[in-house]
Amino acid sequence: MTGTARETLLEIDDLTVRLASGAARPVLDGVALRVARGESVGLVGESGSGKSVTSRAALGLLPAGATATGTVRVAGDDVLTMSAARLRELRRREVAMVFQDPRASINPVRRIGDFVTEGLRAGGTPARAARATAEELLEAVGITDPRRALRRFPHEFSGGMLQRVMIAGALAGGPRLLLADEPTTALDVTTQAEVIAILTRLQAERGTGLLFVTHDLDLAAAVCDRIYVMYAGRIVEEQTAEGLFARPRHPYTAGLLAATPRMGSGEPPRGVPGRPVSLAENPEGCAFAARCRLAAPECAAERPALRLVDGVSVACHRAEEPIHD
Ligand SMILES: Nc1ncnc2c1ncn2[C@@H]1O[C@H](COP(=O)(O)OP(=O)(O)OP(=O)(O)O)[C@@H](O)[C@H]1O
Repeated sequence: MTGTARETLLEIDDLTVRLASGAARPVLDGVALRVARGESVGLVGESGSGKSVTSRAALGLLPAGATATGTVRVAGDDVLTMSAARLRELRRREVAMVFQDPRASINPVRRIGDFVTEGLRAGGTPARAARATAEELLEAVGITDPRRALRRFPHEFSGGMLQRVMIAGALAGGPRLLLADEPTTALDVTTQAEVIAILTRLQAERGTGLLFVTHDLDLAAAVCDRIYVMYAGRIVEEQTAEGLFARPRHPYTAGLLAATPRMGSGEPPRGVPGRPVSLAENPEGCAFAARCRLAAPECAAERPALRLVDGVSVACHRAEEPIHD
């Protein structure tokens, strides 16, 4: 689904972010991305490509000292220019995030109940009603005896159970948009599947928009309707999850697919051959050209813009060529 008829919850346009350290290239360069109500959207790419910086920008969080141009609209309002008070309200009610490592993002000395109810309480919900909502949410994420769980501390839970608590906490304020940044990377495979099942079920039931950040294309395809592929701070391809697997248009996407072992094969991931461009490099042409089997002289000379090829957005001079990876 492209979601054009549905309300757009997150609308990023021409987002360019430069780090304070003065790297050779911006960490994000002209990023555009949409998430509609009820839609699950993947953002996929190698480590360092800029996925986390993009998803955190939706909460108005930029690396310290970084400067940004472009717009990041959530429910129509630009988080880059809104007041601090509006931003706080937005983070409490409209956008929530599930982080990679639940133990690193949950206060170890506070009870689970305090964590799950804090957004509700800050929004003015009375204690008793907030507790009742928290119990329902813990039950919804599969925690048995939720009343007792509310009184327990994070160290009493396994990583997988704690990530369920994080999901409950993220959903407590009834957000319209959920950002999940590698939410299962720290978990074992079985727990990963359980947490993903819970996340996608609740997202579908509630009509929440989901931006799912991962380096794992297979996982993104299992979770998402539509996928953006990011390379060196730019979106290089966007299409439906099915379309991406059936016919990747960017050689980098094809490389990621070829490098991903099929689910259940037991093979370790191989990675795309070659080295990603660092922030100290700013190639004049396509940032992927040095790793690309299809690269032609024009690829090193001129940076390809995103364009539509058979309904697919792709930034590649050679997108019409067959890719046989
Ligand atoms: N606060 C920061 N200060 C300095 N550099 C940063 C900061 N945040 C991100 N970067 C740099 O920006 C680039 C993009 O980082 P980002 O975390 O968005 O990548 P990513 O695609 O999410 O990768 P990963 O999967 O490793 O998290 C990296 O080179 C990273 O080192």
